[in-house]
Amino acid sequence: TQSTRPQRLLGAVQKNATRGQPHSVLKAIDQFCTHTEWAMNVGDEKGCILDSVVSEVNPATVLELGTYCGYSTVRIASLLPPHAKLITLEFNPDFAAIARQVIAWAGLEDKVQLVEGASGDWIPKMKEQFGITTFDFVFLDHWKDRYLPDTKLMEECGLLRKGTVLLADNVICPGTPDYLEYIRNSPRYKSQYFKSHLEYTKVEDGLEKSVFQG
Ligand SMILES: O=C(CSCCNC(=O)c1cc(-c2ccc(F)cc2)cc(O)c1O)c1ccc(O)c(O)c1
Ligand SMILES: [Mg+2]
Repeated sequence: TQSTRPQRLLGAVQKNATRGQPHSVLKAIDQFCTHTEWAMNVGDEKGCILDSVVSEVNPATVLELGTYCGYSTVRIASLLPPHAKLITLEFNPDFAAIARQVIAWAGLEDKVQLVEGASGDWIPKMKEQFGITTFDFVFLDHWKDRYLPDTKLMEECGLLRKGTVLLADNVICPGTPDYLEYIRNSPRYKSQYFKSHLEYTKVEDGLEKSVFQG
């Protein structure tokens, strides 16, 4: 039977990366996606911007919306301080199954809680299920038409505090026009656009960093 792209990506990690070395996992995925098969990881160019924002925030609590194969999960978790918690939500069970193995290969399973299901269902349950009060950092990388409703939901559920940083992938390609319109015009956020390119291509894309003002 045919393998899937996530399965082939995992194979490249297991073949070319060293267990317990997150950097080698990221390198193996980026090489696979550059030379063999494109996949929708944030990639190395936008990944460097992600790294700088995560390092600046130095978050104790992180929410990632959209795990896919775990590339950005590994990227973020490898920068977190010892007792920090990263919760990552993935809707697609096949993606989640691959991501668990990629995260384990990187040796980061103790820092990461991968939750399967829809963000709209899980966001209201974060406090009771995971003992979260507020998130210090949120990475939005799931369905592009869920960025805005889920941001409003996080506000309503009191999951954001003064200074929480939201970083949104793909605000140009595939694009999240309603989210950009809202976040750039809301007095409750201070936003900044980081111009970049769609992973592994020359197409324009970028990340939108927004700080919640409380
Ligand atoms: O993660 C999911 C499944 S959707 C994958 C989202 N990502 C994309 O669609 C995505 C797509 C592209 C891209 C594709 C084709 C192109 F021609 C150009 C760009 C690039 C990206 O960087 C992306 O992130 C999820 C859904 C619901 C939930 O509630 C949840 O928690 C999670
Ligand atoms: Mg993306």
